[in-house]
Amino acid sequence: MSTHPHPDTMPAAESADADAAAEVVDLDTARARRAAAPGGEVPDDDETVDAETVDDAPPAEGGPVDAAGDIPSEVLARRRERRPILAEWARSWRGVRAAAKHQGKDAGYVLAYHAVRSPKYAAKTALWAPIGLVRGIAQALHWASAEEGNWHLRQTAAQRGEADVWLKLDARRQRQTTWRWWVLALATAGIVTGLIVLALGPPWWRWLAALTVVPFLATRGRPADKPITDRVSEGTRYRKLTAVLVRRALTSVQMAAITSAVAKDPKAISFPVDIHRDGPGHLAIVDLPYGVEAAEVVARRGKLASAMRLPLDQVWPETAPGHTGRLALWVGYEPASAMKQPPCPLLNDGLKVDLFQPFPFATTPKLDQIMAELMYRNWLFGGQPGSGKTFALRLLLLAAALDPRAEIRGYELKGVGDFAVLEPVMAEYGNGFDDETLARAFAFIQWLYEECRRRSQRIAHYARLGKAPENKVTPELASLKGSGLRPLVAWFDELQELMTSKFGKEAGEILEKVIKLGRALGVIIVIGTQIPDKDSLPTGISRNVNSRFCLSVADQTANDMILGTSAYKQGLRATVFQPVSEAGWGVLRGLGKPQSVRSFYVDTTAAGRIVARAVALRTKAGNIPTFPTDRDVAPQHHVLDDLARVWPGDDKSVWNETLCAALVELRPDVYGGWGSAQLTAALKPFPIKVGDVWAKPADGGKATTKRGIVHTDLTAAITERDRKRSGG
Ligand SMILES: Nc1ncnc2c1ncn2[C@@H]1O[C@H](COP(=O)(O)OP(=O)(O)OP(=O)(O)O)[C@@H](O)[C@H]1O
Repeated sequence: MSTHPHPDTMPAAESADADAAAEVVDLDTARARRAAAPGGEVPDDDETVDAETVDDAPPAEGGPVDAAGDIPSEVLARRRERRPILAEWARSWRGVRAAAKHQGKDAGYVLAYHAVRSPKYAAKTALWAPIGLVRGIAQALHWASAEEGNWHLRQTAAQRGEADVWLKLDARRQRQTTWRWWVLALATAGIVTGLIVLALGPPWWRWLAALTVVPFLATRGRPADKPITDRVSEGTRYRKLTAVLVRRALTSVQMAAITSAVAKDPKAISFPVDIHRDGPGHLAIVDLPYGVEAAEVVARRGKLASAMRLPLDQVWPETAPGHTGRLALWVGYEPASAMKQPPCPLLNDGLKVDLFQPFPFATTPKLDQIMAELMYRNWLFGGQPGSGKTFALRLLLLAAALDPRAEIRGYELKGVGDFAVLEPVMAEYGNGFDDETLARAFAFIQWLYEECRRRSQRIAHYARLGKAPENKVTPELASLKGSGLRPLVAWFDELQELMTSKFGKEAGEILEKVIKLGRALGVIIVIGTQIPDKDSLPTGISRNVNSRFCLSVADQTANDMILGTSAYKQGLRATVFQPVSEAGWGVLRGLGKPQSVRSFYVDTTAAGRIVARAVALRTKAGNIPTFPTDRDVAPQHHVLDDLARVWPGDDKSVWNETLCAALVELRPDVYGGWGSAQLTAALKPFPIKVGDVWAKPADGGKATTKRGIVHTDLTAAITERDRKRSGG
């Protein structure tokens, strides 16, 4: 509420004083003064502006929020984008090679194009060369007469009756024509001499002269609008990326925001960097109109390709760093399907793999090599049938096989045998979707959890010795014999089969724990799945995976299950790939910048060659798993045999807790910490009923009913297992 008395109610003297004191306040000046005060506060000594002064001026137009002077110079220096000294294509061997290859290919194309048409060119040359000769002679004579231009001027002078001008012009013509005739005579003499030399010389001289002179004469003789050679039309083979083309394409992708912005301002689409060559193609960095996200354009890859009249796999839009409206549009010289992917470097005999280092895995559309890593990682491969996920997953295992330290175990739950080729280097391998294989896969997951527990104890031990400074497996520990910390690659292809089976819920929970624990312990989980919904791939698992390769998927949900929440919104869209025809293409996330890559193609025969090399390396290192006798057997085999071993005398039934205590005594590193629940879970894959049984404690106390098993179930389970093992 105002504290000023109203002028009408003021006493007259007071009012006069007030009038005298009152002055017109120049608000601009006052405002300037206020702004000058720190924090924009009203200075105390300001008499004209008080707490109640109301600034009714329209707000000033927004000045820069950060005056340039306020930004630290080092930040400004970082922001300043310097143009590269060398063009993008000349900055790497890959770029130079790609450019040379492209030019060479083009030259070859042009050569072949003309070679096919050479008979037509010969006929045209034969027709136009004599005309060219006559025309050439006529032109030479005309030049020698020096009438060009002069004749018209003389005619004009004659018409005007300017005799002296006419005479001057004619004298000039005579002077010119005299020396020109001499030149012509000398040239004719030269030609005649040349002809004599050619006549006397070897025949190839004449051929050479004919090949040079005749086409020249033909070009002089042909009509101006009829070239001898046909135009090399490049058609849709490759369109050089130009700003006009990009603008046209972007306004044709049916995005109202772009079309209306461009209609208002044709410069709404801008190019912060010039369009330039990049590898075997051109790259345009595009700033889209305000408010348009690059991800929305990426999703319209098909429409973009249509607007450019190019095959889909020649057009590669991606979001670019900087801001969400920046698009990186790369257009290849040719479709990716026509570009030959280099052979997988793993096939190279000289290539050694150290799992602690990156190894070649894929190529980008520009054919740059992308490296993958396995240590301290978990992988998730997802894609619809025919997208190429099995091949991609197998590639990782082939790389792991080439490091003799790596122990590979896994289950292929499709039952096709895509991974059978790796059997000689695997310590454990299951193939199928029958109950027994699923039970084994489940038991394997339980074992993995136990293995993590064991490994964490070992790591703690080595950390105490100062050998595990970061409390994780080091290359030295992985190589140390008897450390029990070799990289363990545990893989599951078509995991959805297990997750939707009766073991699913528990398997999912344990696997999630393994994924969380295993990373530092050298346990690497690699999962392939076809149906990435929350039942087939528990979110706890997908959330904890740090490397993802999403091949062709049908929809946004599947895309985000594999690549992580919001991936689709951020423009990482594997929905743009076609299964089968674009097999192997996918979005790779977790290894540097997320991007579209194609995994190296290694068919089963080639995989066999890699495995043979891996076997040789492993034999030399002395750790080829001799399946199944010499392998570090999974616990389902232990547990039955170990139970038989610790079974007390001829008791018909025994409590779980008694058995667990005996098991811990037998193998503390395996069974340490086991309780009744763990034993029940471990027995789940076998036909052993865990229920309330009548027994007495090991110390001979009073008999009662507790959870346990009966002896006949155990012996039956062992007999059944042995029968299956021997293939009976
Ligand atoms: N990187 C690649 N480059 C080229 N072709 C590939 C590539 N990867 C896979 N393919 C081809 O795609 C076919 C299907 O691959 P793959 O079996 O891995 O698919 P998938 O996604 O596992 O399908 P499904 O779920 O039906 O098994 C392969 O037979 C192979 O010919």
